[in-house]
Order: sequence, then structure tokens, then C-alpha cells
Amino acid sequence: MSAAVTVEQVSKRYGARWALQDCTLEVPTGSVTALVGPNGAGKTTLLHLLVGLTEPTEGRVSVLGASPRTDPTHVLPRIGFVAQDHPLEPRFRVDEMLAVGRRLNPRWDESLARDWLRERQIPLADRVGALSGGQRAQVALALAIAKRPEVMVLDEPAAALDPLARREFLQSLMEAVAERELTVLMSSHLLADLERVCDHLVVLAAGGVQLVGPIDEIAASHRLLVGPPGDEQAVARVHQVVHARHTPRQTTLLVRANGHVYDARWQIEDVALEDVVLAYLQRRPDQEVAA
Ligand SMILES: Nc1ncnc2c1ncn2[C@@H]1O[C@H](COP(=O)(O)OP(=O)(O)OP(=O)(O)O)[C@@H](O)[C@H]1O
Repeated sequence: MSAAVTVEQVSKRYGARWALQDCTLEVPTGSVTALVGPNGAGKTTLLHLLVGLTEPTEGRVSVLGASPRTDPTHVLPRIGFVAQDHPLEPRFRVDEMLAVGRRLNPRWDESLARDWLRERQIPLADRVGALSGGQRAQVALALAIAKRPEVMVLDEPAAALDPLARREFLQSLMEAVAERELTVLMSSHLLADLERVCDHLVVLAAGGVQLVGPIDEIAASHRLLVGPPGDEQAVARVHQVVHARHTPRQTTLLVRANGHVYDARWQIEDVALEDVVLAYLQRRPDQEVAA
């Protein structure tokens, strides 16, 4: 599968602080990829690099085969971006926001935007500041989709929404994905938000990529082993131990299994994707990255 987004050994420094360090990842064309990590992990920084709002201190970023900073006219019209908290102009009416979109975007599809908003019963004459959070999110999504992008980048688009509005927003996004072969990269600090709709996952923590890959492969390869205390080394020789917990009575290991785990001493359990992600988030910074 080709990559719509390629990030190669990218680091980003703000003053003395590294927001990202040596990040390498790909977003496959046509995938819906979740970018998950705690507050301050570097998610917004990474997404801003992809939409050309900032440039890497080191390394290379490529979207649709070109750099968003050095080749913006090739890349930016083909990216839809929904920024964190949907920063729309509150005094503008919805139709005035559409007029701005029309003026700024060469591939703008006005009827797509209007149909999208009509289907969601968002009045074009309402001021943006008078809309609910869920409606504002839908306006931001309509503005991004009407660009007819090939890649959609969304920064915690549903974080401020209640569970119902969140679900409606993600359903809307999935409708857009189904109708037009979009590649989507969407961040959240909550995996549960994205797990149902995404097929690929990137876990970012402390500025580094901790885990990247197709969700079904990640789910299939991780196992929880529960066994005798202090018996970790034999497992670690064959499988990657992501996280270990020891009590006087037993050892619990979350492993990325290298093939089947055959060992009668260990009870082998499936593990929820959320627990896999949490295990990677708890790793020490010096532990290796799984790719
Ligand atoms: N413009 C900036 N100037 C200085 N430091 C910044 C700037 N933007 C981000 N940072 C720092 O970079 C680090 C990563 O921030 P970033 O906003 O990318 O994380 P995030 O994962 O999106 O966090 P959140 O989930 O809280 O939005 C943080 O330590 C943050 O303080």
C-alpha cells in the first residue's frame, strides 16, 4: 500500500524544548489512522507539520509526495484540516464562512458544503458563535470536505463534544470517507473515541512514536501472559515484553508475540487494544520502538 503521508526521522524543537524527536511513520493511502497520545505528546505539532503550519527542525515530511512547506501549492489544496477546537470566526454567519472557503480554495465544492449542512439541519443564516459545539464541529468538517481533499487531517476534532455529538461527528466523517476515497489522520488522547472508526494506529508519547501499524495486526499480535513470579527472561528471549507487572504471587506480561506462545507455565489471554496502548504509554523512554 502506498503512503499518503511519510514522516522520516522528524524532530521539532521549540526553543530549548523538543516537541518531537526522531519520529518515523507512514500513513497508508486510503487508511483511517488514529494518532493517539497523552496531553503534550506532540500530536498537534506533528499535524501542524503535515499541513505546513510549521517546519521540522530535522528530518523530512511528505504529503502526497511533496513537502507542505517547500511545495505548498501542490500539497495544501489537497489537504482538509480540522484544527483543534474548530477555530471559526464567531461573528460570521455560516454562509459567510462558506464564502471564505469558496474564495480561498480552487477545488471548492459549494453544493457539497450546502448539502452537508442542510442534511445536518444547520441553518446557513445562523452566526457561528450561536451554534452548539457539535454544530460548529460539523461546520468545520463541511469547510474541510468542500475542499474535496485527498487527505483529511483532524486534530482532536471531537474532544469537546458530548458523547452523542461525538458519535454523530465521527459518523459524518465516515460517510465522507466512504463516498470519496479519503486518507484520514485524526488525533485524540482517547483511543476509545477512534477505535471503532480507524484501521491504523500511531501511538505518540513524549515526542516519540511508540507504536505504529494496522489495528488488526496490533490486536492480533499482543497477548497478556500470566504466570509464575520472576519468570520473565525466557519469554523475553522470544517475544517483545512491552510491559511487566510483578507481585509476590505472579508475573503479568503484556507481550508483542513473535508467533505463537507455547508455554504451559503461562496462562495466555487476549488483551484489549486500549490496554495495549496504555502499556506502550507506560514504557520508559529508552525502550525500543515497535514498528
Ligand atoms: N508554539 C509552541 N511553542 C513552544 N512550545 C510548544 C509550542 N507548541 C507546542 N509546544 C510544546 O510541545 C510539546 C508538544 O505539544 P503538542 O501541542 O504538540 O502536544 P499534543 O499531543 O497535541 O497535546 P494536547 O493533547 O494537550 O493537545 C508540549 O510540551 C508543548 O508545550
